Amino acid sequence: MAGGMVLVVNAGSSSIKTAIFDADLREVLRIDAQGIGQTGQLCIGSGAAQPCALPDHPTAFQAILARLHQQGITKGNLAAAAHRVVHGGPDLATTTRITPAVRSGIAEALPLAPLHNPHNLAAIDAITALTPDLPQYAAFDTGFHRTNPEVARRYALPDRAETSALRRYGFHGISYESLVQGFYETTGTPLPRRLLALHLGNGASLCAILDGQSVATTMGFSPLSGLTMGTRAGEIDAGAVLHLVRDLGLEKAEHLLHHESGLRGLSGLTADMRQLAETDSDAARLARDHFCYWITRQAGSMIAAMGGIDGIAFTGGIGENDHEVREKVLANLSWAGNIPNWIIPAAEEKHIARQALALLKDPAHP
Ligand SMILES: Nc1ncnc2c1ncn2[C@@H]1O[C@H](COP(=O)(O)OP(=O)(O)O)[C@@H](O)[C@H]1O
Ligand SMILES: CC(=O)OP(=O)(O)O
Ligand SMILES: [Mg+2]
Repeated sequence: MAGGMVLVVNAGSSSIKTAIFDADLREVLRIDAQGIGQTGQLCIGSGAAQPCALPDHPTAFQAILARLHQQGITKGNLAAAAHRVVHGGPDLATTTRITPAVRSGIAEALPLAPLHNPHNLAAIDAITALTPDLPQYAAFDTGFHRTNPEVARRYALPDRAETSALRRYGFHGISYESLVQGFYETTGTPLPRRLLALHLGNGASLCAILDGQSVATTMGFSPLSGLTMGTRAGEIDAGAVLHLVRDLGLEKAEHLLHHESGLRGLSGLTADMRQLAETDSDAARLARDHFCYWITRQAGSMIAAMGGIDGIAFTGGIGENDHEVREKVLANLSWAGNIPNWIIPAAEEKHIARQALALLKDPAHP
């Protein structure tokens, strides 16, 4: 293996996707851990998924590090590591070198994204322990949504110290930004002026993209809100949350909303959409119907925020692979006319590598 390469780590709620890029942004190796805590699979390069016991993210990351080593990736090959970080709190939104202050900011945002930030931070710390001098960069899922207007970003709360961080940040921004930038290359079509983008994975959201900029998105203060997700409830009345906290206490309420709800809660079976598609039961059907129904309802809100719609782009594990979900959503949105639609493979890792390489070469960046 040559030197000067970038290791990108994208820890999602059910997956850790890692890729190595050379200095010309060519992907030279990919190792993905999928179905963490569920079906557990490791994929190396374009090889078939191999079943692998992956009960949690730390086990999955150690398995990936061991495979990277076997494939000849050592600290001597690497010029940098770069991470997808889901929540940077109120202050961190642009891609940056991870300094002790940036690490603290990511740590402070841990409770805001409990399915993500702990794994993002653990990967940063594991790489620091292995190779303390390697420059590491963080790209944030929130950055792309900073163009949302104030009326979209503000909750209707009083302007006080205790509410100042309570904003609709929005997430999956790295995925949406790379979708916009790579749209023409992927589809051969110019970017539609009013594009509804659907990132449907274990976490799921919609984004209203007007002239290439995010103007509205379904996730808010944390990645818990918006659509029905693998294990997350999505949109829920704050009154119901308060009721749960009063009834169960904070910890159990938090666990219920983040880990036991969504497709898992509705089906009583699994958070894995592929498994649900193969299951013949009323509860599995309800879970899939709920997922599609709420995409449709919230898509109406996104379309209104753009003043209409010229195109639809599907991405993420479900968006790319589940044709029944895509067909149902498109049928439900047929009231808006015959809208062109595309499947665009999520390319978060390449986008992060591009930004990290640019900063690495920038003498003005620390
Ligand atoms: N062929 C498929 N059919 C239906 N669902 C699929 C398929 N392949 C992957 N998925 C679903 O995609 C989801 C994972 O999406 P992904 O974007 O990889 O997750 P994450 O949000 O953790 O990054 C799971 O629900 C998985 O079952
Ligand atoms: C923000 C989020 O929900 O990410 P993921 O889909 O990777 O879980
Ligand atoms: Mg993801």
